[in-house]
Amino acid sequence: MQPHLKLHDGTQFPAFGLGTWKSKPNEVYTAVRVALEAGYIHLDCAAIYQNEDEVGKAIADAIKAGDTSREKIWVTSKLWNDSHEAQHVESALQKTLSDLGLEYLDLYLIHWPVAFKHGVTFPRSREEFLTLEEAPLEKTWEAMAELKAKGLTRQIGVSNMGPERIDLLSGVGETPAVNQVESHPYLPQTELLTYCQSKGIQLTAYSPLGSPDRQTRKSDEPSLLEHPTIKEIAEKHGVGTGDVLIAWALGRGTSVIPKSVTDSRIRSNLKATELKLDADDMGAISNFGKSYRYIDGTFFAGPNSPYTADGIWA
Ligand SMILES: NC(=O)C1=CN([C@@H]2O[C@H](COP(=O)(O)OP(=O)(O)OC[C@H]3O[C@@H](n4cnc5c(N)ncnc54)[C@H](OP(=O)(O)O)[C@@H]3O)[C@@H](O)[C@H]2O)C=CC1
Ligand SMILES: CC(C)=CCC/C(C)=C/CC/C(C)=C/C=O
Repeated sequence: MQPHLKLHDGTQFPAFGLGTWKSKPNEVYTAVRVALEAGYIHLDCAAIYQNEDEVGKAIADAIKAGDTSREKIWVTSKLWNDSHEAQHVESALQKTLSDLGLEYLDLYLIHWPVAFKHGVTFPRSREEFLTLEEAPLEKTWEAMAELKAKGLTRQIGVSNMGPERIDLLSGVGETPAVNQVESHPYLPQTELLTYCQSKGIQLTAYSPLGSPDRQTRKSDEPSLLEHPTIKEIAEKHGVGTGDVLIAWALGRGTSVIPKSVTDSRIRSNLKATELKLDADDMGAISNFGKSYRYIDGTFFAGPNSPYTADGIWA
């Protein structure tokens, strides 16, 4: 039995899933087939990953092959920033459902607290953004609640949000089921985790391995997979460093969604859900004494944007 976390309405949420950002259209099909055949029950998707049609084909073929069923799997997707205005929210979800070949999602998240004009994939000028005054997150949240009421998604949640924004949304509607944020030993998000747990919100850790395949990777950024403490603990347990990072995330009560398109890693990452770290391991990993955010939000900030990188995580 894979680890699960309880959502605020009692629903069991599979705590381990497959990330699909950067999984190329010609490789994500096989990755999802391998994952579902190996026993994955949770897929993390998003419209902006531009591969949901291929993920959907893999889900359909896996069901046809008898590897899984719709009821057994948990599929998350995310509303992109150009569809925050209430009139665009349902059509964005319908496109995702059509691409994924599904009748409903298990979880739909507001991807970022940043808004673009409708049809803008990535803004090139100030005019292509909308401010949060022009596209209030509360209105988007109300539209998300309507999707749930219509049965198009079983749960709704947020991503890349701090307590201030979560409180704002909870004040106009239901509390988000999940907040998906970057989290790993360099960015443990301890305060945010405590806050989320106090509200019954589950925290999903994205980029748990340090997202080393990003195009925007900096040459001097620290490596989690090569960190000496992680290596030492991996050697002690006779596993890989990725396994230790996955077990650490699960051990502190978050869900975790490592991405891989490599057959052996897809399988070993799933096996890592069985690895139990002891208190010394957990303590050593939680005391890195260094902070680093890989997904720093600068792609939405700067002189041509109404947003600042620091303001995103309020
Ligand atoms: N809500 C949001 O804004 C965001 C959500 N996400 C979600 O989180 C997921 C995971 O984060 P992501 O940024 O992709 O990065 P990860 O931290 O999951 O790292 C992925 C990289 O690690 C490699 N890898 C996978 N497993 C292992 C292993 N066991 N040992 C060594 N290397 C390994 C992969 O290689 P290979 O594929 O070649 O095997 C890939 O290069 C995303 O795919 C996406 O679904 C991510 C960022 C933002
Ligand atoms: C414009 C395209 C095709 C991709 C952009 C991907 C990107 C840099 C998104 C920024 C937000 C992000 C890191 C999302 C991850 O979930």
